[in-house]
Amino acid sequence: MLTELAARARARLDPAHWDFFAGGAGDERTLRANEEAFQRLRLLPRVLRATGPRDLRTTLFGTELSAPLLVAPTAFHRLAHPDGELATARGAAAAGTVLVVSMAATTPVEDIAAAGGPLWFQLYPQPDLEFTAAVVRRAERAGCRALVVTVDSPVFGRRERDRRNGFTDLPAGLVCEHLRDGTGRVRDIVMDADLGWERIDWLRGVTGLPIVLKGLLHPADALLAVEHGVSAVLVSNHGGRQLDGAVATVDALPAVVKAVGGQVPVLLDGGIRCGADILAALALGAGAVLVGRPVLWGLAAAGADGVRQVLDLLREDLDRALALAGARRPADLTGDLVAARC
Ligand SMILES: Cc1cc2nc3c(=O)[nH]c(=O)nc-3n(C[C@H](O)[C@H](O)[C@H](O)COP(=O)(O)O)c2cc1C
Ligand SMILES: O=C(O)C(=O)c1ccccc1
Repeated sequence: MLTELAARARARLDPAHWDFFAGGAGDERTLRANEEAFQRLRLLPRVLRATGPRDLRTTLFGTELSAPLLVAPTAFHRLAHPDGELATARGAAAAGTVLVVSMAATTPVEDIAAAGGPLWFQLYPQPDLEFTAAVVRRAERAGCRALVVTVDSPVFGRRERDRRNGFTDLPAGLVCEHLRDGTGRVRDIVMDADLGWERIDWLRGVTGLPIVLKGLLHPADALLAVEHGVSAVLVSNHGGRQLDGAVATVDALPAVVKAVGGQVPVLLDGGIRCGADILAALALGAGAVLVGRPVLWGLAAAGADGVRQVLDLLREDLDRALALAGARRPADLTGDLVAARC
């Protein structure tokens, strides 16, 4: 189903834009590894115990989601569909889940909020602290319920497909709306190599929103994140778009879960393509997962409706996988249900 939607998206998109969305860094080893790591997992289901109704609902920072599944922040939705992030937000709201709005969105967060669904905001902290604080306040005022701070991007990953296609800029008429400053000028987005832990401490002083640290893989960093007072960590390699050669996220998950020791939720993204992938991530200790590209394929293929279809499909597939594995709720899933790697 998702592969069919991806094919429809590919047929509709400008090939350079398809490459931008689909591609990864370097030789795309990590991009492939994320999906392959899930495909190597084998499950060990339980039987005759999960009687009664199933319930996928999951609460994060006081927001109830229809399933432990959120929409990952991705840039430039108006390249995928004319309705852009507005369509994504409508689809996510219809599916009962959170959209994480990208700092590189092509629609202002205030307009996205008008779709009515719950939003979180993803921040690339900029070296200009005053500007960064203003963006955070803007997200707060628009009603975003958490701040997702991306920390895996001190520099842009090297994206060979974009180089080959000469894809460097948005077409005329589209801009990163959250990079506008007071004068209406649109700044260039900066990947800040001077971003350090002290900036996380600073951000905690700037906002009362829960902070989710996005893009860590090493258990030592997860522990530091907890020590610096973050509200959740998001195990991510940016969908294979930053350090090519980085470990697949589901392979990094168990050590992070162990290091965090239940102090804050551990979220994961990268390579989630079906219900069994979600089930495996939850069984290995994730509190919820995020999906990036599948949502973009839904958006490109059929706008808000396509986004909703993708999210509904994944939720229904998780529901079926839960039943087949002998679980009623995400909380029933335990590590022993993941049997082996092959
Ligand atoms: C086209 C594209 C754009 C992305 N833009 C952002 C972004 O603006 N900010 C960010 O933190 N992550 C960004 N990401 C990374 C995603 O949030 C997420 O980590 C990744 O897509 C998950 O992998 P998946 O696509 O296999 O689900 C982007 C990913 C893609 C594919
Ligand atoms: O984060 C990304 O992967 C990404 O593609 C991007 C592109 C432009 C601006 C910011 C992020």
